[in-house]
Amino acid sequence: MPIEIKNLRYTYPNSTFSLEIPRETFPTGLVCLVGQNGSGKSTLLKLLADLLPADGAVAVNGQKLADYLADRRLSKIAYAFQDPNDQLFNSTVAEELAWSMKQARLPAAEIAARTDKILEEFGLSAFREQNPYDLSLSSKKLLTIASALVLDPEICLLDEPLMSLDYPGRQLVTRLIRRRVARGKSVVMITHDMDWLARECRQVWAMSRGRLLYQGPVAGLFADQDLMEQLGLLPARAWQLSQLLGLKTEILSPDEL
Ligand SMILES: Nc1ncnc2c1ncn2[C@@H]1O[C@H](COP(=O)(O)OP(=O)(O)OP(=O)(O)O)[C@@H](O)[C@H]1O
Repeated sequence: MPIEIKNLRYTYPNSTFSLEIPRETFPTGLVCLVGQNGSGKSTLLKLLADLLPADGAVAVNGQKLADYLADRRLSKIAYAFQDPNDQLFNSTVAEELAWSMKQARLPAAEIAARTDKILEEFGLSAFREQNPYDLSLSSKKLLTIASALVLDPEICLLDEPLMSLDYPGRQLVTRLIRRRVARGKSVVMITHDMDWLARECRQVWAMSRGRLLYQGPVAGLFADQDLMEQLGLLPARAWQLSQLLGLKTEILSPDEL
């Protein structure tokens, strides 16, 4: 589902940072946001989720964001915070998952069934009655993502969903993102992991100092050395290796070497 941005501007109170994006459209599917710390990625994601009061407009599927969200908001756009402690607020893991379903007024039996299913899928069943704050950071992180996905929203905004996860956790989240994209849903996510980006993502948006400097294929970004330097990014390791070996084709992942 395309997200259109028009004259989006935001400045934090008492801060010199400002975000400014004149006119852009996020394509449907998976889009990754990359850039150095402090470049404005989380701010943009929060603006897309209507969590900050912006000047300008965000439209989804041709509808103003506020109008689009007015009806059953949580089933349309979901957001998972970078820091789970900013998101989790219920007294048990099961209640945390049920919260958005209750807001969406799902029947109790369906809430119970979906809670069981998603706890199982995320390997969190054993923590069902625990306080989310007592979980490890990786389990908290998985819980924030599970909570964002539980209503199967059209658009999922994920702030560094791979952060703090071990290999199986990363595999799980990667599989879920792939599955959502294959079903025609949109995912906008932030990542610092260039290997993951190169392997999994076709469309990347790169930010610096609150401005968008690149939107397009990952190979196009990696190939622009001046821009990569300006953005403070290193290409994926497979790409670097292929450059060292003098290979002519664009290599994005180890499988292609
Ligand atoms: N609540 C706030 N009040 C004031 N300034 C803020 C606030 N939140 C973020 N900033 C500032 O806005 C700028 C952009 O921050 P943002 O978190 O969007 O960057 P980011 O690209 O997501 O960084 P990271 O990769 O470290 O998560 C930074 O300079 C940050 O210090």
